[in-house]
Amino acid sequence: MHTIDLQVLDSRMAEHIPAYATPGSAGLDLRACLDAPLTLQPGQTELIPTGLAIHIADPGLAAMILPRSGLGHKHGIVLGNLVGLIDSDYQGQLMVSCWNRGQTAFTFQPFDRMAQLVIVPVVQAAFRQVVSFDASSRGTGGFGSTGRG
Ligand SMILES: O=c1ccn([C@H]2C[C@H](O)[C@@H](COP(=O)(O)OP(=O)(O)OP(=O)(O)O)O2)c(=O)[nH]1
Ligand SMILES: [Mg+2]
Repeated sequence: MHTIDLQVLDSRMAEHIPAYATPGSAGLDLRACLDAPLTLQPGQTELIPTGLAIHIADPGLAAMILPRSGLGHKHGIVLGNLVGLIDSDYQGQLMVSCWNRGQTAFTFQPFDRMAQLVIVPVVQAAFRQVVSFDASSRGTGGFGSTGRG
């Protein structure tokens, strides 16, 4: 288990510090830090604050914000940026871009869970410029080069 610094930017979130729901959970649910209900009309996207900031600090880690499967599948609530990437040196508020890609309006109540945060390992790489690559079995083939089905 890693320990990551967290700031409560809105005191109402002190009782909603993200925590793993089960011992095997990969995601930590992020809640909407709202003063009032917020309705997303079909097609609407809003940047919703979490009231929290984290500083991951270790460049070998990052966090990803992913949709919750129930919201995405049943209600069409996914992320406006599809996936959010939190850099290890980011110290600002965690924000969640919520997009209603569905056909009906959806209302978030204050402190509803809206997305989930996953801490992931990161490998930083430096590029070494070359004029040709050692041959590989795939070569330049991609985008369906191995066939369908
Ligand atoms: O869903 C998200 C995505 C990003 N961020 C924050 C953390 C991240 O470290 C920072 C920058 O994100 P990103 O690099 O994806 O955005 P950018 O458009 O490239 O902005 P920047 O120029 O600040 O890097 O914004 C969020 O709070 N929520
Ligand atoms: Mg960036």
